[in-house]
Amino acid sequence: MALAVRMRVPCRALLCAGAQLRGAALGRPEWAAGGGDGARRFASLRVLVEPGAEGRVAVMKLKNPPVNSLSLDFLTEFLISLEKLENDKAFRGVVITSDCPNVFSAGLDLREMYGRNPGHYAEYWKAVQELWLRLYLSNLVLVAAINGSCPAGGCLMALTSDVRILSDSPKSVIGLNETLLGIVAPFWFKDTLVNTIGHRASERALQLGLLFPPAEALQVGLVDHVVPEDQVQSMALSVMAHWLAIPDHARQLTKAMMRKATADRLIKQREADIQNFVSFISRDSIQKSLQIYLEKLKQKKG
Ligand SMILES: CC/C=C\CCC/C=C/C(=O)SCCNC(=O)CCNC(=O)[C@H](O)C(C)(C)COP(=O)(O)OP(=O)(O)OC[C@H]1O[C@@H](n2cnc3c(N)ncnc32)[C@H](O)[C@@H]1OP(=O)(O)O
Repeated sequence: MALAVRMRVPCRALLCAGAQLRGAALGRPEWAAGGGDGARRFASLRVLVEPGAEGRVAVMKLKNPPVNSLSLDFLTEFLISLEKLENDKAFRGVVITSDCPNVFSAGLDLREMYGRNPGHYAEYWKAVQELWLRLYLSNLVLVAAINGSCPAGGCLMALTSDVRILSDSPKSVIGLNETLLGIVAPFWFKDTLVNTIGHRASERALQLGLLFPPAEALQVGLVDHVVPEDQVQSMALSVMAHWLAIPDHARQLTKAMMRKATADRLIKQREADIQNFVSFISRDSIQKSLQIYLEKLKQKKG
């Protein structure tokens, strides 16, 4: 049975990502309702959704080991879970966190951007755009409980949240480090960063590909709170309670007012942005840079 049918909701995310044909590749995720919380606890292969507090908050745990890289399959499952939560009027807020030790997310999956064909790059990039748009414009209160390393696409995900809590650990570095890979953060990654930490700090952070340790991330405004590792989720839930004290309609309209212009910049040129990505990532020089970076990651282990 097709996943979208199983969910009984029109799943624009799947259709937009062109992923409706890829159901088999998802490993037949089961949206298993279970436990005393009824239908509000569900899981796919790579995303766990658990009740957070008072039935109004869900905790989404990224579970794509070893490093929660944002593969196409992961993005597809994440978008389905998010849509399911958006469609359930009981939920007002979502805490996004990682189920993988020491890593929130290693960012975009380099294997989706290396050694593939232009059609694959286009499909992948469309899904990445969809992730950003869905999160950035979400009506839900989103709190990122960043319990580990958070580079590049991982940082982008965190930046779409309304609040960021970072664990106080040497492994918990965060930033848009694309230049270190020899690639360039697209304009909408940049816009999201500028909206968070301002122009000058973004200029420096982006050019140098800075990965900020917790104290510096807090100082520059990239995260809102730094707490001991074992308090990240409880802090996220307590911050969530504060945000949920505001009437939804007023908060949602205000959020849209603050974010719409930034999102519209991408919406108006999605196709051109995809073509730009495909031609950039297909260049021999860029493929070489990615190959070298992947080899470095492998050598680090050996
Ligand atoms: C026009 C616009 C053009 C382009 C825009 C593109 C924008 C790109 C955005 C991105 O997000 S690019 C990805 C950037 N990510 C990184 O730089 C992080 C790389 N990873 C790490 O630094 C580390 O893995 C870590 C996250 C700090 C975790 O370290 P740890 O020691 O715990 O794990 P290890 O390094 O041994 O990795 C385990 C395993 O996972 C593979 N891996 C790591 N990151 C990625 C990734 N992003 N994509 C795919 N695979 C990844 C790594 O190679 C190891 O694989 P192995 O077990 O097979 O060796």
